[in-house]
Amino acid sequence: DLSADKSALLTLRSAVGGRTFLWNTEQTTPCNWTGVACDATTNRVTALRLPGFALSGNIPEGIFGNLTNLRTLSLRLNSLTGTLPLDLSSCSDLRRLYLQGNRFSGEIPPLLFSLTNLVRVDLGENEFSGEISLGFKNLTRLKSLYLENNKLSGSLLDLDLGLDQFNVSNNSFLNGSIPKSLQKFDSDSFLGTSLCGKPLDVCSDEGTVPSQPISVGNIPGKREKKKLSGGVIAGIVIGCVVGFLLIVLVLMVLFRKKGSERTRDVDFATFKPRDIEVPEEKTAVEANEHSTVEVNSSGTKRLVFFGNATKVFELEDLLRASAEVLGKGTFGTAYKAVLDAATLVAVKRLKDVTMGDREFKEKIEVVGAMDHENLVPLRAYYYSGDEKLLVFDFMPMGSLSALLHERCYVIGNKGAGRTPLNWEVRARIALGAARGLDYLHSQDPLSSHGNVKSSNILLTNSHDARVSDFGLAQLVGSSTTTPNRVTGYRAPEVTDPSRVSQKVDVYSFGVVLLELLTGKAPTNSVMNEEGMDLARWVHSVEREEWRSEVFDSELMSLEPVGSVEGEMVEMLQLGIECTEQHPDKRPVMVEVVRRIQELRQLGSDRVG
Ligand SMILES: Nc1ncnc2c1ncn2[C@@H]1O[C@H](COP(=O)(O)OP(=O)(O)OP(=O)(O)O)[C@@H](O)[C@H]1O
Repeated sequence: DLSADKSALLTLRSAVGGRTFLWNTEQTTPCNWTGVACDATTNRVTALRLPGFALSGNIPEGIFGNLTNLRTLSLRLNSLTGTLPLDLSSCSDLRRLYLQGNRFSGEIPPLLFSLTNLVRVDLGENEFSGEISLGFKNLTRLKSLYLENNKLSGSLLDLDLGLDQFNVSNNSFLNGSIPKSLQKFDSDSFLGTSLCGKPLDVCSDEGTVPSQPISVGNIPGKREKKKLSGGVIAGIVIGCVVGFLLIVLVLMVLFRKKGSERTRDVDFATFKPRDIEVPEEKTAVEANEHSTVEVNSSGTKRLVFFGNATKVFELEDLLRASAEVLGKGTFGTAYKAVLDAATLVAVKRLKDVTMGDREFKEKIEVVGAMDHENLVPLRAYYYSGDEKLLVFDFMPMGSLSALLHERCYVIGNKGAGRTPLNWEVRARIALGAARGLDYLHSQDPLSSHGNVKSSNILLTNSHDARVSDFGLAQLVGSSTTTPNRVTGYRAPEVTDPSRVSQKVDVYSFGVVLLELLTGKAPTNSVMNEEGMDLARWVHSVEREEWRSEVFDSELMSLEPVGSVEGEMVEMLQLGIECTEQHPDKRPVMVEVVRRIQELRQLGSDRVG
């Protein structure tokens, strides 16, 4: 039971506890401890993840014999030594075992072969020796097997498992030919060994074993394990210390800059470029429906309002308004500007716009013409040689990303803490954002957003979702680096970030759905035991484990058990389909909207 789990964890801590291994043992349940996850129904520990916690020494017997409901065990990147405890064989539910980056030694323990539910096994970067046993054949569900950077020897037997991932590189005493079932993997999986045959070079004499192991040093880019002299080690240590100090210094300077930028209220006028022409005379403005209104008197460049503008003001008013930096994005910096008590706007100061006046105007008018309740309306723009500003409605509740991931998110009063998001709110946000995107996609088969992510889904006071930043990717130069798109939202087929499509949007939206359901940011590193992003991680978890492994524990704790789980399962299924590797397998946005509506309907029917 849970108390046995707790005492097992405490035994583990006292045996291998490292510096940062801090658990608050006063809490009666271990389920909230760092790295520990429990199943809400069985109330047992199902996951233990302590990557890089400076754990050291041998794991004694008598721990895993109690943690019998464990499904995920990650002790990677520690300094654990010795062999694996035999009672690990009691964890017959174990799916994922991540022990890479330790100093475990001895043969790969046969106890592993009794854990027939294992799907991922990573024993890389240890000191395991001996042969790779045929016992792996028992693990019929195994999809990943990582054994690189060990001291394994002998030949590779034809395990003939349906593996998706496999790596035995840098085991210099592995030899013989690569069996057929493993030939589908890249040569990277076998480098630094004495293996031969596809995908490496053909065996010189099929069936015979090359007499000399290939030196790891001959393989470019591969880690070499070679003895170094004292002088070289001293040089490396001094170099590392100096390098580390330099990095700390640079980070301190950067953080100072960033911190002051974010917290200080800035006078909007401070970013006024020298050459913005502010006209002497203000011109009365009227907003026409469906057409842009040039606020233009004497040919001087002015703020240009769109037909949807509810309130019109001058550039001068904007520049005089008190302003605050909201954040820096891909396309420039966003500011909140307070024109008067009733007029709050978000101003985006674009960088890297290289296109001329006319082209910019044409493209921005398309953005300004978009009109849907789930889009953040663009109200006006300013274009001059050096300055490009976009004026949007200010969204008081900030972004979905902040709401989900910023623990001390402030709503109204500072320090109020983050408001937990229940399923009703999350599902409504999903539907609203999907409708906004569907509207964009319905304009033209080629129209797409290009930068869908949770920081671009903003919220009104009543938690209605509005998609922002649409059409901006087309305004800035393709040379612009788009760091946000490489952090888990980018579809696998996208090699050039400026090439966007509706299917790419669907993928990114799918990641947002997974984010809403898991509460995890796509870049969350704790779950990335294999460097998997959020989408790949969710795809790797079997359906029967969604409840204990995937769904946000905050969500589960807010909802009466079972009441909305059906909806959550359907939504997760949709998120998985949207994030299919192959674009053709993903649904189109109109279908996504329909599916969310349906699952909400089904949910309310069930409750009602
Ligand atoms: N209209 C708005 N109302 C309120 N907050 C906004 C508005 N537009 C942007 N923000 C906030 O300002 C910050 C910066 O936004 P910006 O769109 O410039 O960058 P981003 O969303 O982080 O990245 P990207 O430029 O790739 O979209 C974000 O936290 C965003 O939530």
